[in-house]
Parts: sequence; structure tokens; C-alpha cells
Amino acid sequence: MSSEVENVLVGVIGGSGLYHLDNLTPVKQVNPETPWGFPSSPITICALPSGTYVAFLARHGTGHTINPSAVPSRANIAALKSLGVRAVLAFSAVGSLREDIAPGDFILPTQIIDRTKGVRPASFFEGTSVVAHAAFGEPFARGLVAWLEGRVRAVLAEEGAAGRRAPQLHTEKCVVCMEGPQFSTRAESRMYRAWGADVINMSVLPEAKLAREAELRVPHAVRVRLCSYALIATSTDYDSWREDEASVTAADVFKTLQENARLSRLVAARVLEELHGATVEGSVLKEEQGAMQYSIMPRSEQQKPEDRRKLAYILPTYFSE
Ligand SMILES: CSC[C@H]1O[C@H](OP(=O)(O)O)[C@H](O)[C@@H]1O
Ligand SMILES: Nc1ncnc2[nH]cnc12
Repeated sequence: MSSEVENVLVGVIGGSGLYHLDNLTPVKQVNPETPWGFPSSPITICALPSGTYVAFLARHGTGHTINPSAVPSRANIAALKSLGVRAVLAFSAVGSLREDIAPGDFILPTQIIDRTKGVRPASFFEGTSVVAHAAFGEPFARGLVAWLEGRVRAVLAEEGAAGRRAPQLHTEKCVVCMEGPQFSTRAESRMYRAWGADVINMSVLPEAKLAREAELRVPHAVRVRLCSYALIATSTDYDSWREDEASVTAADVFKTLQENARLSRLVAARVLEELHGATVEGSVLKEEQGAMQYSIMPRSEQQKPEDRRKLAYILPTYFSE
């Protein structure tokens, strides 16, 4: 990468409706070919008003041409890491499984239930001779989620102060990730509620697992200490569990999508500068450093050199010769 765009520490993954950010100056587009192929779309490197760079990637492509099961999540995470990204803010449109989470509300989930069907490549180690079992009990970066909470709440409160409906922020929630692309049946929707899920989407996995595996570990020279991934979810609908209401359609989702995207851009604009600063300091977001250290099975003669070279793309600390 040219030195012009070095030091891109924060990456944003935009979901449905969020195909660009506001108030940022596009500097250049990059499209790194990773060992897992190309990302969903070229990544836009943008400058914040201070001149700080951030990377933006549209999960479904800029024209929303990639369905959730086909999102190249390995390439997306690997490409962001190759730019130097240490913290990923991922945005997602979700259905609500709870009465109190209204369309338009924001959610910072802390747990995930996996209802994908095994058709998405979900590990960088898949197909290699190296075995690793990443810890995933806490699927999101707790420190980053806690850091975001007050800041997102403040942005939403300003909406109320401006005379608009102030969306609520919900924390400590569980997102269930389904395969799609069809929405859930009523029975499934009720089952997810019984399981304790609060919101539903089709995108948080394997993205969150891959972010954990990629560890986004820090070059020793830089005092940045995180590989952090958090999901900022915005509710668009009540899915299909409400007995007296029609079950969700794409048209329902679209009704709220634009307004949610507007507020998501506002949140991004508000937090990115400070988040960049926090990554440089290493003050807030420490927990993922070295997360994979004890997850990779010990080196053996049977591990193929080409596999180790491939994995060095995302985990150079462990796989560089
Ligand atoms: C457009 S409705 C379903 C679609 O929307 C969400 O996408 P994203 O998470 O990228 O915002 C959901 O996960 C589905 O992929
Ligand atoms: N009801 C729903 N189910 C799955 N993904 C969604 N994204 C937005 N609404 C959704």
C-alpha cells in the first residue's frame, strides 16, 4: 500500500442501506486480492476532517449485488487487516424479536446464536493443514461495545432534542444469524424468541468469527493493541412472531432502512475520530491482542508450508517463517 494511506486503523463495514459514509473525503479506492479472493467491493479510504484515514467497505457490494450467504467475509476481513485496520465497526439492519425494540432503534448486541447452515466459509483455517479453535464465548469486543454505548446514546438523544423521534439504544442483546435469503417462518421467529434471541439478521456470521480469528494483532512498533469487532445494529421490522401482524417483507425493511442509514452515518461521523485516537493509545480496546495465541494447534511437520504462508497474510506473528 502506498504510504499515502498508511495508518488506517479503523474499518467500517456498511450493511443494507449503508453504502457510503458522510462528511468524509474519499482519498482513494483499494481492492486488495487476498488469499481468499477479493472483498465485496473496492474499499474506500476516506479522510476525516482532521485528516485521519478510515476504511469503508460495503458488505453486499456498493450496488447491493451480493446476497448474505455469498458475502466474501474472509476476503473482507483479510483485506481490512492488510490495510492495518485494528477495529471494525460493522453496521447491520436487523429484525426485532422483542416488543420494546422498535423499528428505528439501535442495538449493540453482546451475544450471537448461529443459525447459518454451513454453506459459508467460516474460518481462515478451513481447507488448510493448520487447526485452530478460536475462543468465541464473547463474540464481540466487550471493551469496544462499552466504549460505543455512551457515544451512540448521545447521538440518538440529539435526535430527540431536534424534535424528531429519538430512537432507543438497547444493550446486552443477543442477535440470531440466520442463513436466508428468505425471511423466517412464524414458527422459527417464535422459536428464536424462546431461545432468548432479541434481534435477527443474516450477516453477523461468519464476519464476527473471522474478525476474532484475524486477531488484528499489533505490529510491535505501534502501540495499538486491539483487534476489535462490534456490531451496530439498527432495527427495521418485527420479523414474523407477532400473531396479529403480517410477517416481515422486504418492503417493510426498506421503509426504515434509509432513516436508519442516515443515523448510522451520523453515529459513524461522531465516533470515528475518537475511535482512531483510542486505537493509537491502546487505551480502550485491549482484549483481542493475542486472542489466537493459544487457539492454534502446535506446529507440526504435517502442516503444509503453503498453508502457513497463506495464514501469514492475516496472522504474520504466528505464521511468518
Ligand atoms: C435487506 S433485508 C435482509 C438483509 O439485511 C441485513 O443486511 P446487513 O446485515 O448487511 O445490514 C440482513 O443481515 C440481511 O442480509
Ligand atoms: N426480519 C429479518 N430477518 C433477517 N434479517 C433481517 N434484516 C432486517 N430484518 C430482518
